[in-house]
Amino acid sequence: SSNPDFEHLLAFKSSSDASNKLATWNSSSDLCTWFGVSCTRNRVSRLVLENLDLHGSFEPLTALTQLRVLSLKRNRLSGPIPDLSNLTALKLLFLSYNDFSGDFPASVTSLFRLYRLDLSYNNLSGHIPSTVNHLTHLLTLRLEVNRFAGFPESAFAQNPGLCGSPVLNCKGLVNNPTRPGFDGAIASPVMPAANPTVVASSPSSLPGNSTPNKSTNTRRNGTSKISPEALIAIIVGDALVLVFVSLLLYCYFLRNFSPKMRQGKSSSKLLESEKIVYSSSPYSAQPGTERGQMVFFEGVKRFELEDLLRASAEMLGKGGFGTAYKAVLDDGNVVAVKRLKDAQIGGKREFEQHMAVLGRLSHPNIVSLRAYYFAREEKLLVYDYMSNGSLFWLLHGNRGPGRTPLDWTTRLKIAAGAARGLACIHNSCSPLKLTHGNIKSTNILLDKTGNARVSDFGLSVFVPPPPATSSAPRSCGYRAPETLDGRKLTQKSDVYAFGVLLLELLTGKCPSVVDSGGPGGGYGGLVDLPRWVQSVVREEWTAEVFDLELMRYKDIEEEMVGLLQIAMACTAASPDQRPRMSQVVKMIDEIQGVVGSPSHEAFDSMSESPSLSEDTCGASQ
Ligand SMILES: Nc1ncnc2c1ncn2[C@@H]1O[C@H](COP(=O)(O)OP(=O)(O)OP(=O)(O)O)[C@@H](O)[C@H]1O
Repeated sequence: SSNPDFEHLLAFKSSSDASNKLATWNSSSDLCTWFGVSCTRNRVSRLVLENLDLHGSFEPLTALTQLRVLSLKRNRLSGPIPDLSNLTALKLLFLSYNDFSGDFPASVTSLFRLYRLDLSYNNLSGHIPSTVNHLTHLLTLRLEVNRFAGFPESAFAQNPGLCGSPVLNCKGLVNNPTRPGFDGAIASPVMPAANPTVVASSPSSLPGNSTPNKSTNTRRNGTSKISPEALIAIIVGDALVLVFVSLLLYCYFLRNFSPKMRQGKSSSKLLESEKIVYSSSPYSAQPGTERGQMVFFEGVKRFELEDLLRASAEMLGKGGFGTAYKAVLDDGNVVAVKRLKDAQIGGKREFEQHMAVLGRLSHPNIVSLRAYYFAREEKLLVYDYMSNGSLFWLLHGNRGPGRTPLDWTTRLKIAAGAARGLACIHNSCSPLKLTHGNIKSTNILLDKTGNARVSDFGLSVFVPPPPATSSAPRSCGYRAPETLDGRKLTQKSDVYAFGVLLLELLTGKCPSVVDSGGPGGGYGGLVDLPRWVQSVVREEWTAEVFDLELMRYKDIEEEMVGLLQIAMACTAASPDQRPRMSQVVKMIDEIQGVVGSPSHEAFDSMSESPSLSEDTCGASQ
């Protein structure tokens, strides 16, 4: 065969497959059809050979330079792990449950694309090299049940709850120090700063930042008895937290959920009576008040204020700046009208100048401002009406039976469109450095072709920055840490908000209310989405991060992890570390390139192992 991988696969078969489990591996058929082999552009990109009684070394496989996934778990492979430095495309490597011996394979640490590495249940020994830290994409590292050693005492320093080898033995503990797990506790060299927290599967149940070690250790050691007073205090405390959380959630949903419910289109189960349809206009135009002027931007069919006043208006929802209506004009034209109410607008000239900037923006991924009306008593903004609702509705509306899940391809398409829209806002008026200021899922709307469009841009200038202590639900979960003290919104704070939006798309969870600001501040029992995701990922529970709705789709783990990495970069604590939106667009495009390609590598969805879900995840995208 002309395939350069051919001879290496056959060499591996002849050296390691004594029981002929790889019977389909023969020269009469295309190697891309062989058992366990998948190809991309006619090169082996994925090799999953699990539980096949393979033995010896897998040295010949290290020449498969296009491999992205290699799983050889549950075989009898032995000897030192061969040099893997040629496998530079490798992203997932599973070698667990074999008989490998010798040192930690140092060559692995040059595989910079790697995000899962499982060497558990082998006979490896020696030190774990600190170069593991070079694997910046690594999300999972499993080394348990080997014979690794060599953590210095300093690696465990200042953790009063840790005792046993290599730190001092525990005083006064009744536990049997010989029980498994008591000594030789393994600290992760990958995340030296990580607290060994117990990670919950839901953001609301994540333990607070300040005391995770103490609580878990107390529980594990089982030695401390809780006094009745402490018990009462805990119960009362829990009840108070519960009441507080319920209140917050109640306020949040009262304000944010109900308007969106009204917005869901055909899928909406709303009663007609719930729609607020005005026979007369909601906008004030009392005779005698000052007459303003409708100002139109290019390419819009003009109409008069009277036309707007005559139009039937349906309330879409109340936002931070006022109320939005859908207005159907007499000629059938449909527009969205935003009535600025609580906005702090300076003079007319200033307003007009700002509107002129916003009105110039035109892009397939933004909701264009078509016109505005300015009078002393009334300020209206007229936008294109987006008939397919908002991302908020698609993600969170109508959860439960009968809901149509938002599939992965659509989520990725929305992410890409929204990124493009935001990049356009950031880049099109370069000297002005325009910011959106209010990126969130209710402001990502879907047009009639299903394209994502960013709405509501540039209005944050009319709203004073919320005070540091504010927990106003307006955009709370999306607010970058540096803006919590009331500092100015910037393009980098938009990038942060966009990162939260990506996490919302990936997790299906609503960004929660952050209850206290400031670096190192407590979170009062509620944890924000970036923080929750970071802690779950750090603790190797990556699969738990993703929206359960996405479990049904096959072959998407790589894209999801890719988007997760972008989201985490966008939500970096320091604004300087966040990418620019133009870079984000490119990164998402790269992921989409994988999705769109017909040779898209087939590897399975959410499981840690690439083979686990092959049969169970039958649904396609
Ligand atoms: N052009 C539009 N077409 C269709 N629906 C829209 C349009 N603009 C806004 N909406 C919807 O109207 C509702 C209210 O929007 P509005 O922008 O006033 O508030 P918000 O997005 O909830 O909060 P904020 O004012 O902080 O942006 C939202 O559900 C939004 O998705």
